Amino acid sequence: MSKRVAILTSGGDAPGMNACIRAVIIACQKANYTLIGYKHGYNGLLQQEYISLSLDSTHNLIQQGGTILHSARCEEFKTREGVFKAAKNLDKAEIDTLIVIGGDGSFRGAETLGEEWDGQILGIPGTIDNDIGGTDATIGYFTAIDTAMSSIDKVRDTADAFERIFLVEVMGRNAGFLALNAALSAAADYVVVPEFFESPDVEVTKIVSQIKAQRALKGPVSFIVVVAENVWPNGLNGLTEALQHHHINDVRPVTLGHVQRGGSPVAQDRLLATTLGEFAVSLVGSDITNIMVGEVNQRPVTVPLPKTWENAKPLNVARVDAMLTLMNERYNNV
Ligand SMILES: Nc1ncnc2c1ncn2[C@@H]1O[C@H](COP(=O)(O)OP(=O)(O)OP(=O)(O)O)[C@@H](O)[C@H]1O
Ligand SMILES: O=P(O)(O)OC[C@H]1O[C@](O)(CO)[C@@H](O)[C@@H]1O
Repeated sequence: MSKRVAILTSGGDAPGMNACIRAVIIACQKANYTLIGYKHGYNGLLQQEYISLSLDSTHNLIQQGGTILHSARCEEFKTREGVFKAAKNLDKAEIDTLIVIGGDGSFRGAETLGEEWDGQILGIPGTIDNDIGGTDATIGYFTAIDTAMSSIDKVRDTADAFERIFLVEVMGRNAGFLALNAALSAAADYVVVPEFFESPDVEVTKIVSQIKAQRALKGPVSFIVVVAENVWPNGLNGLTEALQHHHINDVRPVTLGHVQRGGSPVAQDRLLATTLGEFAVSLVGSDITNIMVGEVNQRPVTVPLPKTWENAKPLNVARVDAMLTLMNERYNNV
């Protein structure tokens, strides 16, 4: 039966969102569904700002970063009135199924919308943070690791040249996935992640002891500390000052910032985006609603929306072990 499907991208954009939109367009066309795209996240839903999406939009789309639908954070949608208005607008546009590509905030919004609107709601995880439960990875995460890794590689060149200490802040909101995996893949010397952060005093003591032990063994060599955002009080400036209190002075802070959200998606993100986009459309018209589609052990899964944020997703245990041995506890007992 013919259906009217709508799609939007919400929250921080992530490389691979376009690849997902492309898959949804093609799968809808094949199923003979009409597809519209709301622009600027939930704002488009409130302002009735939408475009029709057809095969014309798919050419060269898979490799583009950002999102052709644009994204936004929308305060009005956090209010009851906003959600009522969105539900009314979806009915006016005669939408059967709404697909939301975004992070946990976008899914909280989608869940609230599901309390007011009878249509089908399907979430697709799109965020560089990977902080969403029920799926091994989120669209954009792999590209962001790659971007952070190659940036740290470059920092290392100048760090080595001057035998300096560099602090590199990476994104991740309140989760350490990006920081841990960027640090491991770039062979950083230490990583500060929220999951293992006790206090600035405890952490700085550990960092200083690693720097001193490394220098006792190898002489004055570079040392790179990757720091997840929102962990250290007052960020990299706070950590620089804390190191100065321990007489470690030749320190340079580098914040990678929004560069981590950009760029052409790597293959893993394109594959995840394409698979999840196709899988979401395969559920259109079924009884399954208010869920996120995800991937666990390379198999598609459906996850009730609240399960995506209720429990914090743990870091991969083997990666944490590697972190301790190769980075944070590298010089303990040496
Ligand atoms: N509790 C909530 N109730 C209703 N809507 C919400 C809620 N939380 C977030 N939203 C909506 O979802 C939008 C996106 O949320 P948020 O800014 O947290 O990003 P996100 O989807 O978590 O993505 P990312 O973490 O990658 O930036 C918000 O601007 C708001 O419109
Ligand atoms: O683009 P904004 O609104 O500054 O948001 C930045 C945040 O968005 C993300 O890039 C994605 O959630 C986070 O890593 C970061 O904390």
